[in-house]
Amino acid sequence: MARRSSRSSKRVLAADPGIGFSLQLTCKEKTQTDNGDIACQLCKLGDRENQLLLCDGCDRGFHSTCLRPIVFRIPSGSWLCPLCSSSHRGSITDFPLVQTKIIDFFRIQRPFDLAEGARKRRKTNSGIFLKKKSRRLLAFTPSKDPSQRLKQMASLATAMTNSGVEYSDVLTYMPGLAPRSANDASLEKGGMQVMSKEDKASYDQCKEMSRGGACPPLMVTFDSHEGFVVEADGLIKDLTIVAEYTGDVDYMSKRENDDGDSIMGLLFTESSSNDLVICPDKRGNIARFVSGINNHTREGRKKQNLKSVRFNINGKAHALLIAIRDIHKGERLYYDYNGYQHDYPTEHFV
Ligand SMILES: C[S@@+](CC[C@H](N)C(=O)[O-])C[C@H]1O[C@@H](n2cnc3c(N)ncnc32)[C@H](O)[C@@H]1O
Repeated sequence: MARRSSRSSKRVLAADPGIGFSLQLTCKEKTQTDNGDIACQLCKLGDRENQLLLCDGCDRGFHSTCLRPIVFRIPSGSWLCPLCSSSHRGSITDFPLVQTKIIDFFRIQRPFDLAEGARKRRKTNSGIFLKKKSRRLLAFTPSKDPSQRLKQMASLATAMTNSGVEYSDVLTYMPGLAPRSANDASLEKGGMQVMSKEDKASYDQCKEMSRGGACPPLMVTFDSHEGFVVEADGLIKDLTIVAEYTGDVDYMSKRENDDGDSIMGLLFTESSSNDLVICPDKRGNIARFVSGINNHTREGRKKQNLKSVRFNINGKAHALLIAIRDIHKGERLYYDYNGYQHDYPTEHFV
């Protein structure tokens, strides 16, 4: 169990302390206050004791909110500060921009033919004009330039390999975790919205494109405050399905003390022992890198351009990230991590 300063008592929530740390930490001396208490190595202050994490390697102190990315939950194992952890010594390793390696990483079987997809889309979308007001969901539109798509996929592969996450664009049911049968959307308290036939066609189209390597127009970059972040690399129209939130499905009750800062609610039932979550720490896709808004401030709330929405698709619960307005090239993607519950601490989010 990672330790906090013995003067602290409150639990801090969430995060991966080590990924791609980018602060310049050169002072190796342990920082202390005038009365000998351990102070934060970064801001040099000994205040906010409940946030002061102690490194298991060197015993130095760090405020969880001074670290970049911010650490929201005390890791359950030992915790090493950026000076002691290997992620500080080696910076982020770029995934090679090599087609064959990218095809292997994303397990692309039959490359999706964009021209063919567009022809198909025109046919299946023949009713879109009439249904314009029904607010149906749109499949994402991949960038036309194959070399740009390759760069987008390499950027995601960089984030995934540096975070130790294997690519998966579907919900995974692993032995020892919740079985597939536990994901029964009809158990949702109050009922879960059933995806319409038209929206399902858009959803299926997204899945087919992803299987063929025609990814959404997104680029993953590293930000010193937020860690890996996702940015639009082309126009994303309002109501576009940007990504499905994927990862291992597990019972929420088994994950209450999990260190993961990316756990997403999937099913909320009458009996909390049947509630499910998606855990993208081992397997997942681009959705797990999308930033959250600070929902304590007006400025933070204004950043939201996606919404996470759960649907009953063929009897199973799924969580999708959907554009809630047009998103322009270069804009960072944000949604409210507290969409369903209100226990994700975002007051320190930028
Ligand atoms: C779901 S993960 C997002 C991916 C994460 N940035 C990464 O590198 O793995 C949530 C974590 O990202 C960081 N994060 C997300 N949104 C943020 C924001 N608006 N400000 C600061 N940190 C943020 C926090 O460290 C948070 O615990």
